[in-house]
Amino acid sequence: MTFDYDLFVIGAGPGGLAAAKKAAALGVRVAIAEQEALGGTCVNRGCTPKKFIVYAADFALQNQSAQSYGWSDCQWHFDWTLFIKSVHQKLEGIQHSFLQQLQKAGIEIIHGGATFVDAHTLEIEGRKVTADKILIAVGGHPVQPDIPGIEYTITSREMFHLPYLPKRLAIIGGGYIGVEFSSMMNAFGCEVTVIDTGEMILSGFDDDIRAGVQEGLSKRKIRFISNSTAKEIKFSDDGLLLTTTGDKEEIITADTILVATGRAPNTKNLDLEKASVELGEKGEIKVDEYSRTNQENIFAVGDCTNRVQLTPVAITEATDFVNSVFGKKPQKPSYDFVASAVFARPEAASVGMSEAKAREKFGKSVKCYRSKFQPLFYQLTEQDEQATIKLVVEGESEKVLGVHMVGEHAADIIQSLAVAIRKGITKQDLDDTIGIHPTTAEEFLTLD
Ligand SMILES: Cc1cc2nc3c(=O)[nH]c(=O)nc-3n(C[C@H](O)[C@H](O)[C@H](O)COP(=O)(O)OP(=O)(O)OC[C@H]3O[C@@H](n4cnc5c(N)ncnc54)[C@H](O)[C@@H]3O)c2cc1C
Ligand SMILES: NC(=O)c1ccc[n+]([C@@H]2O[C@H](COP(=O)([O-])OP(=O)(O)OC[C@H]3O[C@@H](n4cnc5c(N)ncnc54)[C@H](O)[C@@H]3O)[C@@H](O)[C@H]2O)c1
Repeated sequence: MTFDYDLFVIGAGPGGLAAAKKAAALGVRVAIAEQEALGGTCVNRGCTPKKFIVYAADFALQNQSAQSYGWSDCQWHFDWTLFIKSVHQKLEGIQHSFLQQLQKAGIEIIHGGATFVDAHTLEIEGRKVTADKILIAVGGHPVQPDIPGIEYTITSREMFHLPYLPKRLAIIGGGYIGVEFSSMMNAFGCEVTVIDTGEMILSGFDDDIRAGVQEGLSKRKIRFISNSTAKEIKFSDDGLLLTTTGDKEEIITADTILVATGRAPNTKNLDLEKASVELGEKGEIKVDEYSRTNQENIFAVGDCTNRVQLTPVAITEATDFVNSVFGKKPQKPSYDFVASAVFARPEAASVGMSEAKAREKFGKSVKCYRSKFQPLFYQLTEQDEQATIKLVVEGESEKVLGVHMVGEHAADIIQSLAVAIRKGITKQDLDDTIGIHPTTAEEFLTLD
């Protein structure tokens, strides 16, 4: 049977784009469907605009320390509307460069939502196309709790289109998104309250890291309500009234309420049953370690498979899929040492096992080294900002299982350490390494 394409990719986020470009480079005839903007969640309503806002918020924090460094009173005015307009202009530029890259690679771009007709046929805006292999890379969307008044809330998607900065922001969910936005919005002067069902924010991270970030943000007057959730939301003349339930039962008044309670796969509107593709309990596409679905010609990567919802993971899954299927070089991602960061202030980053996970696996042979200190930058200021670093090691050889940090440049420092940890270094290897002085990173080399 002949097909219109060798590979059809559904979704032009980081996963879909990486697969399409890599496959085209190998001479595969590729088409890609995208129903919104090229770049997906990461570029248009995730990592990229988020990081621009983090940078904007950093000016406000730097301003607080400037006087301690000899600057006279710095009177700045922040114009959110102007700023967010220039962010969106930049994003349009990035979308345009993706368009050019795809065109140059000979990849056909079809605008619209794709649905399955059968295992080899898709329909996009009334047009039917056939493909030998199909890759589903449709990403995810925010989930929202089913409570009265949820229609008054917004998600991270709308945070990038706020017409003005709210004075009072309530955030339901203290995971990556809730914590990052709490930090940015607080720096801009918003009064922020975070409500989470957990005892502490950032579930899944090492407890010292969770405590370090929560302590740092609390010092900046962000309020955390733990072991609690939102029961209902009402509209009033004074703002939105959010009633909490759990450890704390109270009414919080807010101008904006952000819901950041996790994300679910975009698998509802694909007509997957027509291709008999199996889904898991959370609506995720079930795949094996090579990203194969139960249909031999259909594959899935990225957030829609609900493995690890991070851009570099989606890209790795996509390139491994192309190498395995078209490069004839079977390759599968390893999820053991996926580094990740929370771009709050203080910033947090981790790679490898948390202390709790390590103790679960190796019991008493696990040892931890930690240090909490005031970084040099803050020693000249009034701010009581602390950094935390932690090593989780195992056995006589003290093999490093995990590295965790809260503090400036945590993401960059942990990214570099991730290479070494993956290679199986020991604590002695860190001790034997000569540091760069004066830095925060050198503290990892002198722990005892
Ligand atoms: C606020 C926020 C901040 C984030 N920050 C970070 C960060 O700092 N670092 C990090 O690593 N990760 C971050 N992430 C996560 C990251 O964005 C995702 O893990 C990543 O985008 C997943 O890539 P993907 O290709 O699987 O899906 P997506 O990027 O979601 O792309 C899927 C694409 O498929 C399209 N699509 C869906 N259905 C169809 C259809 N039927 N037909 C055609 N097209 C379709 C969608 O429109 C979308 O463009 C963040 C996420 C959010 C929400
Ligand atoms: N810096 C980054 O790499 C980055 C940034 C943003 C998002 N992301 C990705 O996007 C994913 C989704 O982010 P997210 O923050 O929405 O999810 P998350 O899973 O990180 O956090 C959700 C939080 O909401 C809490 N929660 C769940 N239901 C609740 C309820 N009803 N009431 C109160 N709290 C509730 C949970 O306890 C948890 O702390 C992340 O898991 C991550 O993979 C990554």
